Amino acid sequence: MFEPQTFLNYIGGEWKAASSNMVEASMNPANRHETVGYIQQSTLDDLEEAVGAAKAAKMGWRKLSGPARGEFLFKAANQVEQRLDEIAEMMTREMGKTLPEAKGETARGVAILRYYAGEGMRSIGEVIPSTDSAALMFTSRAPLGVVGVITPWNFPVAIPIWKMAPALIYGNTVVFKPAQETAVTAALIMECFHAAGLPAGVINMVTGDGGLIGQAMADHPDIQGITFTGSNAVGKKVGQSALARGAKYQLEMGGKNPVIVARDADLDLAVDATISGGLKSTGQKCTATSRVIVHTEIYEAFKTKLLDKVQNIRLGSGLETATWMGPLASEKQYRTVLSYITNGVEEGGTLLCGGGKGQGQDLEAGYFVEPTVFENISSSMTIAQEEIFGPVLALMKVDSLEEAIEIANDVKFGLSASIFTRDISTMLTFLQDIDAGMVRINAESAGVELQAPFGGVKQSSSGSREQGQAAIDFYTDIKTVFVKA
Ligand SMILES: NC(=O)C1=CN([C@@H]2O[C@H](COP(=O)(O)OP(=O)(O)OC[C@H]3O[C@@H](n4cnc5c(N)ncnc54)[C@H](OP(=O)(O)O)[C@@H]3O)[C@@H](O)[C@H]2O)C=CC1
Ligand SMILES: O=C(O)CCC(=O)C(=O)O
Repeated sequence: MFEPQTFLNYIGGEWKAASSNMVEASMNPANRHETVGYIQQSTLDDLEEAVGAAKAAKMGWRKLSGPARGEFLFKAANQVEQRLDEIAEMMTREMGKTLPEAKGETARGVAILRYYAGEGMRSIGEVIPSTDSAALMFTSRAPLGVVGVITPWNFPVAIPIWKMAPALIYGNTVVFKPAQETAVTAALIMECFHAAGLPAGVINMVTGDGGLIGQAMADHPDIQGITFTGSNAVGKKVGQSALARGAKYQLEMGGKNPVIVARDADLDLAVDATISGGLKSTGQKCTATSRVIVHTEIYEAFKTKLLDKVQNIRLGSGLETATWMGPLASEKQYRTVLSYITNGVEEGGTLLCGGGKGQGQDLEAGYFVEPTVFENISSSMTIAQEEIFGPVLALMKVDSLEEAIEIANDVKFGLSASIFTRDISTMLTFLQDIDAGMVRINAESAGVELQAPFGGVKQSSSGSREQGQAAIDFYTDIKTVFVKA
């Protein structure tokens, strides 16, 4: 029998109840009657305390050497690795993705921590020849100070870690506000940082309402940088608030990612990648495939193969081994996705499969939506334009590569895009003409590698990149140094 526990805020190296004395239940989206844990409903006083602790710890942390900071991250990685099964199971219970996906994500968290631990030993600047031959000119990097980390629920381990690990290694202290939907999983990650022995105040977590705590972080004069992943509506507000007070900000937001299936594509490969990219994590990835743009000549063959597989997808609790696709993460997400499906039908799309609530007794208590495929979708329709964040694929038929790219680019987003083709000139045209930060050839639109830059163009991102060595650009400022004896 699963016993829900109460999780506290983490401030100044201590576990603390919110000053409101109020907690919120975090629910299992596969069974809305099951409480996963209780998390704090923090107030602005709690945030103030956390920012104060991060500010007080700033100078001591910054003065440690990079390798010394790296040691703490290696220890945190070991902690997460030791508790991998427990953390992954909690993630599945709290957010709904299947256990293998949750384990993969937690393992990714371990690898990200180790990658950035190693960054503590790598170069942070370059020597530049001065016009004065007696001088030494070089660049160095300085941390921003206190960094605010605001994260969503869809990757409750990987996203917080890929923001906090580079923030820490480059010498910043952190105030972290996870999404309420997955704050229990976030608390387990904080336990790992605590066990790694980071100095008090270097990392802090405050859970609570995004409109209150998240917004106050964006507005806070003692937070020098804000990194955010989530919706465009909130991201814009966070960016505007940070800009208004001269703080640095980094926003990773939505996607409306296309896969183009060219007439010479390996159809089996393209079908598997469309399903994996579009429906894994129940379509709740910013990199998820949403529009499937298929050449007329192979359209029917592709459609038949796709439907054959999608119709056999097994829904259920992510904790069960037979399950391929879990529930949506929350009631809000469930209602949003069902309303997009209704809208797709109303605007003239044809439902090829799915479109409804998950059927069956074991699905009744959860936020299950059937894997859904539409056809007869034109680019102006709402479901071809807006991020659905659910298990919905829209098939679109085209007569040429040029038309496919035009449709692919005809959205406000530009995160990830993929093409299936064997032809090198088709690949090159796609590479050059597609508006996307992540361009993938013969590979699904989702999936990122932690050592490579990640981010989008247009309204998918604020322009900066996360992960890999690109992270240093956000988490530090360049200092250009000129020395003359
Ligand atoms: N790019 C991506 O990876 C993601 C995209 N999305 C998109 O956003 C849609 C809605 O999801 P939702 O969870 O509501 O996303 P939000 O953008 O509301 O949430 C993301 C994070 O921001 C916090 N937040 C909410 N309001 C504010 C605010 N005013 N200032 C600062 N922080 C705030 C949230 O807190 P809390 O929720 O705890 O109150 C959460 O921690 C999805 O359907 C999807 O389209 C969502 C998640 C991830
Ligand atoms: O595709 C991935 O693995 C990462 C996706 C992501 O960053 C997101 O959905 O927020």
